[in-house]
This record gives sequence, C-alpha cells and structure tokens, in this order.
Amino acid sequence: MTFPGIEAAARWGRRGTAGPAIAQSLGFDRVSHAYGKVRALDDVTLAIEPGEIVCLLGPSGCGKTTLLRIASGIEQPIAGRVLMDGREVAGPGGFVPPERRGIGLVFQDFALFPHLTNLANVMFGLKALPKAEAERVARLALDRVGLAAHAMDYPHALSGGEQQRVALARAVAPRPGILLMDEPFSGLDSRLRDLIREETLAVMRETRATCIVVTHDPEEAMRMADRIVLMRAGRIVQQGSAGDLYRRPIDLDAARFFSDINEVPGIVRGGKLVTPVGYFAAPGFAEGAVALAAIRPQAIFARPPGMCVPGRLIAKRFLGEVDFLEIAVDGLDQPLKARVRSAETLIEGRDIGVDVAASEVLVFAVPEA
Ligand SMILES: Nc1ncnc2c1ncn2[C@@H]1O[C@H](COP(=O)(O)OP(=O)(O)OP(=O)(O)O)[C@@H](O)[C@H]1O
Repeated sequence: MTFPGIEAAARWGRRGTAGPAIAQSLGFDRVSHAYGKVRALDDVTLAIEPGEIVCLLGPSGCGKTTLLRIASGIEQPIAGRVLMDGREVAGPGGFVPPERRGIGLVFQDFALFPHLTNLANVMFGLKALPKAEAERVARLALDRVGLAAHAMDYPHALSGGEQQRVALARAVAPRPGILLMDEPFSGLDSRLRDLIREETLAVMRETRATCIVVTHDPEEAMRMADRIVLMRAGRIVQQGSAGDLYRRPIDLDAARFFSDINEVPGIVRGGKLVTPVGYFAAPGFAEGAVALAAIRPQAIFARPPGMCVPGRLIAKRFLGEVDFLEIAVDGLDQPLKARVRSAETLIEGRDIGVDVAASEVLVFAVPEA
C-alpha cells in the first residue's frame, strides 16, 4: 500500500520552520492497528534512536506502511502509544495531528504537485518562513540534489529519478527531526535506483534526521540501514544490523527472505544434522529430530570428482562474476543450487565433488505447513 501522497503532502505545507535539524527519537509502544477486520499491526514495540536509519523490511502486506502512517499521524492506532522524544503523539493521552509533528515524508509515487514548479513544490513545506527566505532555502535544497537549474520547470518535465530528488528536497528543506520514506526508490529502474539511493543516503546523513525507510528489498535495507527491522504478519520478527540478520536469521522464513537457499532435510544424530551433503551442527535439537539445513548457493564449492560429496553437474549458467550451477546429489529430491567462481573447467553432465562450507550452514526446524 502507498500513502495517499498528494493529499498528505498538502497537509505538510502547513508545518514547520527551516530551523536546524535536531534528530528526534521515535517510539512505538505496544502499537496495534486494524482496517475493519484486517489486523495490520499486532502489538509492535520499537524504539528508534535520534539520528538512526531504520529500514522496515518485510513481504507485501506485513504492515510496514501502516507503521509509517501511524508514525506520521495519517493513521491513528487502535491500541498502544507513539512517542516523539518521549512525548506521546498518539495514544490514550491524546493525538497530535500530522501537520504538527514536523515530520518529513517521501512517498513511493513522489507525490509532487503537477501544477506547481519544482521550486514551488519545495517551498510548499516552508510556508512558515517569509517568502524570500523560503525561496532561498528551497533553492539551496534543490541545489543540494543537483536540480538548481530545473527550479522553474514543472515536475512532468523531469525524469523519474529527478522527480524523486525534488521530493527529497521538499521533505528535507524544512529540516525535519524525523524523515519517513515509503518505498522511495521502487518507481525507479534498477541502475538509477542504486544511484539515487546513494545520493539520498548522503542527504539523509547530512541532515542527521532520524529516518525510517520502508522497503521489501533486503539488499536495499542492507545498503541503507543502521538497523533492519524485519516484519511479518503485523509483527516484528527480528531486528539488528544487516550482518546479524543475514548471518543469524531467526527462522527459515527470515533466512529465505535474505537470499536464495537450498533446504536440505536431515535427521539429528549426536548433536549434528546428518544430510546427504554433510553433517552440520544442530545445537538445541533433540536426538532423532527431523530438521532442515539452510545452505546458501555461495556456501557450496565445486571440487574435482572423488573429493567431498559425490555429485553430478546438471546445469551451468554464466552470470558474469560467478557461474550458477545445478548439481544432482544422491539422496536429494532437488538439485543443489550453487554460485561459484572459476567454473570454466566444469562441464555439464560430468561428476564433481560437492564441498559445503559447514560453518555457513544454519539448521532450522521444519516449518509448520
Ligand atoms: N486502507 C486499507 N483498508 C483495508 N485494509 C488495508 C488498508 N491498508 C492496508 N490494509 C491491509 O493491512 C495489511 C497491512 O498493509 P500495509 O500496507 O501496512 O503492508 P505493507 O507491508 O506496507 O505492504 P506493501 O509492501 O504491499 O506496501 C494488509 O493486509 C493490507 O491489505
């Protein structure tokens, strides 16, 4: 879901000054929300430090946008409290409307006013300033995103990436203490997205605002976030640094979300999961339990035949820096997927040795159907 961008942006025009940004903390205390019978958020507690960049990550419909809408005040939670710098802005103690929260917003669809010039779009968030000062600040913001020369153009004359930059300039010009972004790069093609993301990140770091970025792209979250908050079905399932979530996912679904994985079943014997491709540490599992080894494609190495586990190369695709291999192994229903470097000498149809980096393998309970 996206913000009702234009409408919400219009409300922001009534806010704030262009004083220096002082990052604010943002807290959600046992927040729940529902749309009719649809439970969108279920008892979410999250504390975001001043200046922190947090990415809300999760599959479609898990409640990311709803949490952002509640932070901004567009939506009122049905239970729980929202705190800015410890002050309740939503909850039993009252409700501070969006235009009085002083939060900057960037929407998925940019939400620029088509009938206003780019300069006027940016000035829209600066109405509390005298006009000449608002124009000076807006021109500086446009200059910062490299669009000073387009100040008097209209948004439709800009590319998608340039429109996104105007939207960013509009959001940061009033120097908000908190900046919320809902899938800000999803409307851009992949090469442009990388560039605009890096530029946006630089602006975010400069303004030092506390930022929440919603994304469903794990790589984007890993590139941007100080902390990633992984959500599922209206709840937070795990939070931590990119490394924490990638290396120590809390369950199989979390592991699946961060990368492609081979799921190899086995039985626990003597504290190890015994599988057709090796034995892997399975702490906490009962003797005889059935479990799954999660093996990332890059944790598999091709060795000469006769070494490690016997396998047969059934497919090989050149992907540039790596080759993608499919390897059949006795005892497995599905071929293993591997991404390996220097596979020039490997020939489809031939036997190979399969070497799995045991230290990178995670063992999980079999998920309930
Ligand atoms: N206005 C609405 N009316 C009814 N149901 C809604 C409304 N907005 C969201 N929902 C539902 O609430 C749940 C959470 O939606 P939300 O938009 O917060 O998820 P999301 O994680 O942001 O998804 P996406 O990545 O697709 O934008 C979903 O089941 C969604 O269908």
